[in-house]
Amino acid sequence: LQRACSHFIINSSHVTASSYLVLLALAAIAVQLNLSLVRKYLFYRRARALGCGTVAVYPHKDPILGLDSFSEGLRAFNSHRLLDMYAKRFASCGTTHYTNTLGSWVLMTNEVENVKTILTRIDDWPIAGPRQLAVLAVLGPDSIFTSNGAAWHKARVMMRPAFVRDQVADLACFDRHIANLLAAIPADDGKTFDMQALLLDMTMDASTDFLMGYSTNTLTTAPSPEALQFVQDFEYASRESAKKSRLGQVLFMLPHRELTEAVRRLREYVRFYIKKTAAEAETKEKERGYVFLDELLKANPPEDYAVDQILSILIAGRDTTASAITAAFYFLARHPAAVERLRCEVCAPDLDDHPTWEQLKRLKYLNNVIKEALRLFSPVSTNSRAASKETVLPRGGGPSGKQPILVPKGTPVRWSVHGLHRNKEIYGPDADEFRPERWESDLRVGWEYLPFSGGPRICLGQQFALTQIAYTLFKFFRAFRAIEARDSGPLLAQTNLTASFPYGCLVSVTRA
Ligand code: HEM
Repeated sequence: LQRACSHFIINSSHVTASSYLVLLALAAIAVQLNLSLVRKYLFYRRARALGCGTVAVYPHKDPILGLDSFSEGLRAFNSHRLLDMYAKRFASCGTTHYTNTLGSWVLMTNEVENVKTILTRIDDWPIAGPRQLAVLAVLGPDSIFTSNGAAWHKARVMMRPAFVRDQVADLACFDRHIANLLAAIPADDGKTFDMQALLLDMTMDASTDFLMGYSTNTLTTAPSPEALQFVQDFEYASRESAKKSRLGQVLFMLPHRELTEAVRRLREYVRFYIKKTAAEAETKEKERGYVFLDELLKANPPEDYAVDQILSILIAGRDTTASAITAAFYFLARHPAAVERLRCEVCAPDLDDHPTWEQLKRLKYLNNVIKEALRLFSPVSTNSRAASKETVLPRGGGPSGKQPILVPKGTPVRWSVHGLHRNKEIYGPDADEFRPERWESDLRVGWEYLPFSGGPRICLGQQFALTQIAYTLFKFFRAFRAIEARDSGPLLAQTNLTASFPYGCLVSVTRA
């Protein structure tokens, strides 16, 4: 470039104003290139001084924009095999490597130590990028799900009381909705139906009931048109904002009229119940002891803030819980011996149809089935953060990948929970198999098992979800003695905000 500039100067007999501008631009590029080389050199020196190694890079055919990797990713996403693609890349490129995604470098890692560091040092690794964009349009910047630092802390403190043991141990909240689920299952034994669709209805009904004290009641014969519109808008907004977030920061800003309209209606629906709850605070006869909104309103938050947090919990808890229960049914429908063991446990003579929370917790096989389903099909199957400053991760450097690495400020990092959960070094050679019995052995896992994540931002609704899953399975297997898979083919995952079964979970059942 410098040689070209001198050639230009020496050989130009008629240098015009526009030629000067070209010259200036070339000089600016040269300075920029030099600066970036200097910055790179200084970065490598700092990395060496800290004992950090270099990180593997995906072998791009297009290292400028990474279009090769992007189109492979898009194909994998559309065929619901994105998680398998990540697994193959971790195997071939290394458990920590960089890939270029539309011009920006993303650090991919599947190293337990790295994930632990990221999840525990939350100020160095805030939520940013696609993970944040995916819900920003619906929730705004102050929600527990999109915020960091003080705003996140405030939201977390405000919501924590809703999930203390007394609240999640109140099975009454789930009773009615599980009964509606069982009633919605086709009366004829052997008839094929989609279990996932019913479970999505049930978790929406239970979540809205728990959060606002007014259920959408979609599993009943007469849900209101407003409730049905709310569910439709919720699903549309989740899908469209996840789609938008994949386009990156700039394209994310493009207007999307239908999405804006759906979000407006969603927020209006929640606002209606906030107003109703506030107006009825003194007079309403309570159906249940605890409603999240009653407690939230005691802190007197601005209305929009309350809407943000209600929708956050709905986004966090509805599809995830539905996917987790669907996964349990998916695997049980393929493992009749596990169903038999489970039925023996839930039909034990000392239990009736109304167990206590403590009794549910003591059902070992039931809880192992849930653990195993969450291992093999984690509703939050990948996760991401971005470095708020230049920082070190403990693994991924050097030829062995065991040295620490220095990560530049702003670098997005993504890890695959799905990959961690299928690590053969931890779970054994049958890591891909559904075998609840593995949890009866001396298998001890910490950061290698993260369906609910870990660290200060660990899932707030973990116990709420586990209770709902356990209670649903308990009630189902007391009422039905068999469940059979009515679809075949490999296990696929639709990977939006939450992983789900792209073609539903087709089963038939036999009453007890
Ligand atoms: C099986 C069901 C569920 C799974 C697998 C699950 C998983 C997760 C995961 C992995 C995170 C961390 C997200 C991140 O770090 O980016 C999370 C966060 C969260 N979850 Fe869950 N979740 C489930 C159900 C629920 C339920 C039922 C609720 C509430 C009713 C809930 C409320 C939350 C909240 C509020 C957060 C944000 C916590 C924070 O950032 O401080 N989750 N969940």
